[in-house]
Amino acid sequence: MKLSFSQSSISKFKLHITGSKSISNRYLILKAQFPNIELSGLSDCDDTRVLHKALTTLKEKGDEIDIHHAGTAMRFLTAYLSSLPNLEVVLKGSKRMHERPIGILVEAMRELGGHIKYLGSEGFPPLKIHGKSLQKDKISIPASVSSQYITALMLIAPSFKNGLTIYLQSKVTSKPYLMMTAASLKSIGVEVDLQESHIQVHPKTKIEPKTIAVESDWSSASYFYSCLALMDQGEFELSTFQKNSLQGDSKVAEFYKLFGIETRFKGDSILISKKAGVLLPEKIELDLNDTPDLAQTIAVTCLGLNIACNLTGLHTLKVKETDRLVALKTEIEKFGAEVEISNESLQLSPKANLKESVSVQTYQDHRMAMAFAPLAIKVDLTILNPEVVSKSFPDFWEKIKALGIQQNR
Ligand SMILES: O=C(O)C1=C[C@@H](OP(=O)(O)O)[C@@H](O)[C@H](O)C1
Ligand SMILES: C=C(OP(=O)(O)O)C(=O)O
Repeated sequence: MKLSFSQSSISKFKLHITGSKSISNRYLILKAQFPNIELSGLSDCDDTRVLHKALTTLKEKGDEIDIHHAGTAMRFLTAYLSSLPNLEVVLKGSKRMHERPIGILVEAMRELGGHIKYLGSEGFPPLKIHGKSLQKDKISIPASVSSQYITALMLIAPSFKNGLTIYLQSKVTSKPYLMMTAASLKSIGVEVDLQESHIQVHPKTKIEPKTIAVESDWSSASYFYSCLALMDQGEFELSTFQKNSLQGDSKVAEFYKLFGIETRFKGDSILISKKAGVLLPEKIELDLNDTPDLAQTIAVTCLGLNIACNLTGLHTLKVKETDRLVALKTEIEKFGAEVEISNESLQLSPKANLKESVSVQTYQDHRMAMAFAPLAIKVDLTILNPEVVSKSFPDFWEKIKALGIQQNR
């Protein structure tokens, strides 16, 4: 899809963004255990739809569940299904999902008494799961590969007779996602104690009826921060967001101050604004260990603004929808800039005049498409396989069209 930009005469835009996929998927697993949770504002993205479908059409025996590209669905279901006695299912995903590691979680489930078999390569999906009643109350788990393994355990822990204490080995990655899980559990009345070295989740068999309104997705909002950063000036109103967000990616508001963007809250919306002529830094340095999903957005904003960047804390990027470090290097360099990557960092040496009419490969990764799209504000480009955005943000293209980004198939 070819993208170009025609400056719109409207300088103020109002957009609603779909629900957070991370919050949606946590509450779907909780609702499966506590049906008196009512949910509103669930994400309409693929990752939430596949999880919802799996949970609402679950059969006891012979079921085969395909969660496509959804990492959270794969990890959360591995734990949840293992904890349902008498269940026998195959859990599989896309080709890429079968390359994303799950051994740490499978080991933990086995230690807790779960029965899981690998149907392909050792340590990777697809899995054959025989549900069991899980009894232990303690487990140790490496925490530096994916926080989703730990969230998966936390979400089923209330059903354990004595709850579960999870000891965290090695440096914790994506920690705000664990805080989100703890907050989700607490919101329905489960007691959780989250410490540096361990997390204790107390048992719970019944909860009071509860209605949860899912906040919009801050990771999705990041692409509008990037659009505004690449425009001369403007103001966007994005809904629905709250000041004390459960989402770590709300940090985007702080990060984009570096690019001259101010964020204000107005009721349940955020107003993000940029004035003409703001002074920009020559270089930025950020540790994104807590917010890995913002890495692509920030790297491309820097590319468009001719700002050098040194992004660290990126060691999980190589096991996401694609190897995002290699994908970023390959695609950014097509525009004429230089990128150096290590196992956990990316350094961008920018280029003043970007190459025109580049075709950006998206590698089945929604965030590659959405991170590069705002660059159309600076230079015409083509995004290959634009439909990948539906993983987290199905109406992304309609929404950025409203800002003046023209699209030709
Ligand atoms: O728990 C979650 O909802 C998520 C955790 C993060 O993954 P890792 O913990 O694997 O970094 C994040 O990248 C992903 O998009 C969603
Ligand atoms: C990494 C992501 O998702 P998941 O791991 O849930 O597939 C993402 O949305 O950027």
